[in-house]
Amino acid sequence: MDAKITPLGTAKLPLEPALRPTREEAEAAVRTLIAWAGDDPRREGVLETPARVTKAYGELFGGYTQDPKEILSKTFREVGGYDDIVLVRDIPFFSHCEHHMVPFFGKAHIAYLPHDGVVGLSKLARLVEAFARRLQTQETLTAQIIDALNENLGPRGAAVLLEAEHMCMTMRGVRAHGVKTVTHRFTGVFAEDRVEQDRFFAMVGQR
Ligand SMILES: Nc1nc2c(ncn2[C@@H]2O[C@H](COP(=O)(O)OP(=O)(O)OP(=O)(O)O)[C@@H](O)[C@H]2O)c(=O)[nH]1
Ligand SMILES: [Zn+2]
Repeated sequence: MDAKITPLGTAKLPLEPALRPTREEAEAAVRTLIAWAGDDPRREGVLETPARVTKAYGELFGGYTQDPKEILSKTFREVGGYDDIVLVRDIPFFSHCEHHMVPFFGKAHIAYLPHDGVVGLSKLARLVEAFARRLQTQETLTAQIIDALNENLGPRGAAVLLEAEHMCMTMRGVRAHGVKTVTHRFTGVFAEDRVEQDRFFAMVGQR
């Protein structure tokens, strides 16, 4: 597989079907990793594990096939003239760091100032899922969420704050237990106006 994938570099995602391994190849790779870990892939307890892992990957990395544009396509204008901050906070997310393929997870807080209609609240959680269920860095995830909001809703301003625990830092490596990483990005009015930023932080409950 490596020979097929490596030259691509910055391939457009999701990877085109012709370049993806077959399920059998993916299962063989899991057997290799089981043996690499020191266990015996022929052992009864792990015999079905390669099939389970490839199936689980479909779910854990299902974000590659989700289209942010489609998620944010439906907006509502009848909101009684409401044009102040819409904040959806404490959206739980689970992702995998692209360096170690180990989970990082936490909460996302998303706010925007509507310009021409609002989006269904659940769609903001779906947007987070679409990008979280990929190989990620927390910074990229933060940037992708706010870029999608701006591209598809054209709000007067947007704010995204993510707080997460990275298992690659707690379970292994530096083993810094309890460490949280916080990333945020502001655009539009939130980037220009400290008062709006402070309102966002206050509503999110960040000190
Ligand atoms: N900026 C950023 N770094 C991340 C993220 N997830 C994991 N990392 C870091 O990616 C880095 C990879 O560092 P390397 O030195 O290449 O790999 P490593 O030897 O496994 O690093 P250690 O984790 O320090 O053992 C580590 O410092 C991780 O903490 C993330 O979302 N954003
Ligand atoms: Zn990592």
